[in-house]
Amino acid sequence: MRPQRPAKRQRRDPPQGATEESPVSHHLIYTNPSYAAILQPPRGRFSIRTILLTLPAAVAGFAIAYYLSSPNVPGLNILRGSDPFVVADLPGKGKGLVAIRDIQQGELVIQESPLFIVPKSISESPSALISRLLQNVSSADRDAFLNLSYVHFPEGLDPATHPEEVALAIFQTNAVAAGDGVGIFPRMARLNHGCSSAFNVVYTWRQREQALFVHALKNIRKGQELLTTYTDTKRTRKERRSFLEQQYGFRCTCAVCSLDAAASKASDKRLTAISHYYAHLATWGSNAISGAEAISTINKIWKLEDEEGYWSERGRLAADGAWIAASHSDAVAARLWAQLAVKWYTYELGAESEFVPEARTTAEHPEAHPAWGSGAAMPVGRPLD
Ligand SMILES: C[S@@+](CC[C@H](N)C(=O)[O-])C[C@H]1O[C@@H](n2cnc3c(N)ncnc32)[C@H](O)[C@@H]1O
Repeated sequence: MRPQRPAKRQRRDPPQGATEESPVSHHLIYTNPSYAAILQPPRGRFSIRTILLTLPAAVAGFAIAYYLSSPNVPGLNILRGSDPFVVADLPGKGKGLVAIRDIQQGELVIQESPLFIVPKSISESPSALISRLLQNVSSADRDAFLNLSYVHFPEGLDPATHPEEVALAIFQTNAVAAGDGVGIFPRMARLNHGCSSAFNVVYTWRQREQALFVHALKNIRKGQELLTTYTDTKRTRKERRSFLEQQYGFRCTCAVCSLDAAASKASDKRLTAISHYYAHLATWGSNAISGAEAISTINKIWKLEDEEGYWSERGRLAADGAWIAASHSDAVAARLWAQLAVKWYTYELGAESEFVPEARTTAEHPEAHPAWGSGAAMPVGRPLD
C-alpha cells in the first residue's frame, strides 16, 4: 500500500459519505460550497449532522421558502463600497450578488469573518444553540442574519411565533463549513447556486486567518451574477436537481440545467465520465493502477472538464499529479504538475493560501516532496497543456 496519495475529491457533501484520505484533507470545501451544511435534526434529538460527514438525508417537512426582505434590509448595509458586486433581487431566486464591474479570474471578491461558528458536535438543542449564539453578536449582525433567506420551515408552525425555529432554518439554509465547525457569513450567504460550468466563484475557509475567502474562478463580466456551487455538480441534471430541490427548496434553472435535451445529455455524459475517472484515479492509492495510468486519467479529467467548462478543483488535481509524479521519482513531471497547481491554486484560493507555497516548493525542488520515491521509479507523464 502506498503511504499517502491523492484520493477522492474533497466534497462538502461527499456522494458516498466517505471521509477524505487525501494529503490535503484538511482543506475543506474549497470548491464545493455546499450551503446546506446542516440538516434538519430529528425533533427531540440534539444532534447536528453536517453533510460534510454524512450522506444528505431527507429533510423532514415540506419545503417552503420565506424571504424576510424589505426595502431597508439592514443586511445590505454590511456590503462595503469597494465590493465589485451589489445585492440584487433576482426573479425566482430571492437575492443574489451581481457584478458591478468586470471581475478578473482569481480576484478576491469577498473576505469575511464568521458571525459565529457552530461545532460539529453539540450538547443542546440546535435551535436553542443558534438563538443563544445570536445573543452574543451585535444588533447589526443579528439583523443581517435575520434577513437571510430560509427554506424547510417546519410545516404547521407560524414563523412569527417561533423565532428560534426561524433562526435554525436560516442557519440550515445559509451555513457553510468553516474549519472544524459550520459558520454563518451573511455577505457570502447571498451567493446563489450554479452547476458545473455555470458557477464562477469558489470559496475556502482559511484557518490561519479565521475567515472565508471567495475568489473568482473565471472572468466575470459586469452585470453577470456571481454563482457558487452548493454541491458536487459532477452528477447528471436529474440528480443535481433532485438534491437541490430536496436540500434547498428550488428547481435549478442555471445555464447548465437549462441546456436543451441533446446538450444536456452530452453534459451529463461528460460529468458522469469525470466522476468515473476521479474514482479510477483514487485506485492509484491501493496500487490498482500505475503512476502512468493515474496521470493519464488526470489528463482525461482535465480534457473533459475543458469541454464541459468545469474548471473547479484544478489546483488540487494538478497537485495530485505532482504527488503521483514525485512518488514515482519523475522530477520533470512533478515540476510541471506543481507549476500547474501553483497557477490554479492561486486562482481558486488566492496567492496567500498555504497551498500555493507548498506547490511552489515542489515546482522548485520536486525531490523535497514528502511522497518522493515512495513508489517504483517510472516516467508518469506531463500535463497536456
Ligand atoms: C444561501 S441562500 C442564497 C441567497 C438567497 N437567494 C437569498 O435571497 O438570500 C440559498 C437559497 O437561495 C435560493 N437559490 C440559490 N440558488 C438558486 C438558484 N440557482 N435558483 C433559484 N433559487 C436559488 C434558494 O431558495 C436557496 O435555498
